Amino acid sequence: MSEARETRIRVSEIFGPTIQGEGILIGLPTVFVRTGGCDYRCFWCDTLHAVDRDYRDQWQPMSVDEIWQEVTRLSGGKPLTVSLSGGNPAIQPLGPLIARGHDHGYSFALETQASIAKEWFADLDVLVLSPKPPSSGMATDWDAFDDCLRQAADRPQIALKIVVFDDRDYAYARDASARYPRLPVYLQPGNHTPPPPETDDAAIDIDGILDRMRWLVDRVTADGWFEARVLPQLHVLLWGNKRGV
Ligand SMILES: C[S@@+](CC[C@H](N)C(=O)[O-])C[C@H]1O[C@@H](n2cnc3c(N)ncnc32)[C@H](O)[C@@H]1O
Ligand SMILES: Nc1nc2[nH]cc(C(=O)O)c2c(=O)[nH]1
Ligand code: SF4
Ligand SMILES: [Mg+2]
Repeated sequence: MSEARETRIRVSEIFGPTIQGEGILIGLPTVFVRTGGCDYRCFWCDTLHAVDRDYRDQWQPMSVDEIWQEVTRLSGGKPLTVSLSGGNPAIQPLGPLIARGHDHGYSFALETQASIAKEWFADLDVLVLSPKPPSSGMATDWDAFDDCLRQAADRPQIALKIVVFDDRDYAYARDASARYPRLPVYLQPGNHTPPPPETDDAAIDIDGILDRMRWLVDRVTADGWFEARVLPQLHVLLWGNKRGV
């Protein structure tokens, strides 16, 4: 049996095409493969249905064939970018899925908090490292972050994406960016009204998010931090807390 046939990946949901709503690939048509399970539990996580073990009966162990069938069905067989997110997708054995997609001309981006490094990071087209600021309640292991960079081995395009809620988060983002001056840095205002996992279309305070984004723009410009890019979660502006978009 080939490696791809044996591999089982724990999947929470597969959806799209939609647009990538965040960071370096914002606006790009994308199919999302969201894996189930995370080694973190951020206070404000907007995807708890892929994190909280109470929802694990909704996570399916799927073969590469099964996932690939769904990705090709959703994309009509036309190559596009597949975003691997979660939960922490780095927990899952995603190498064979990436190899399968590349054989068919698809590209792969990965979203991770950079707490777990895998050798298949070098096979990605884009690696988004999103270390978590103090407001998340999580502590960053910078050795693990460095391992992620080592495994990527300068092959994929790499970007830093940091959620900012407050002054402490902003200071964290500046420190993180100063540590890795070669990485392009994307700042995104936190959504303080993330959806509860059992609801797929919960109320949202867009005005509050936009206020925070204006504050963030003011900080960045006043500080002369001219390398930072400030972006909203575009899908959140368009569809609120809706799931699967
Ligand atoms: C749901 S996470 C999944 C991937 C990975 N676990 C991570 O955190 O990078 C995808 C992105 O959403 C961001 N995110 C999660 N909750 C958020 C919130 N309430 N407001 C803004 N961004 C959020 C994360 O920081 C991350 O960049
Ligand atoms: N449109 C859209 N863009 C996204 N960018 C990152 C997402 C994620 O949850 O990982 C996400 C998502 O769930 N939807
Ligand atoms: S690391 Fe990502 S998926 Fe995990 S709890 Fe934090 S935001 Fe949610
Ligand atoms: Mg999301």
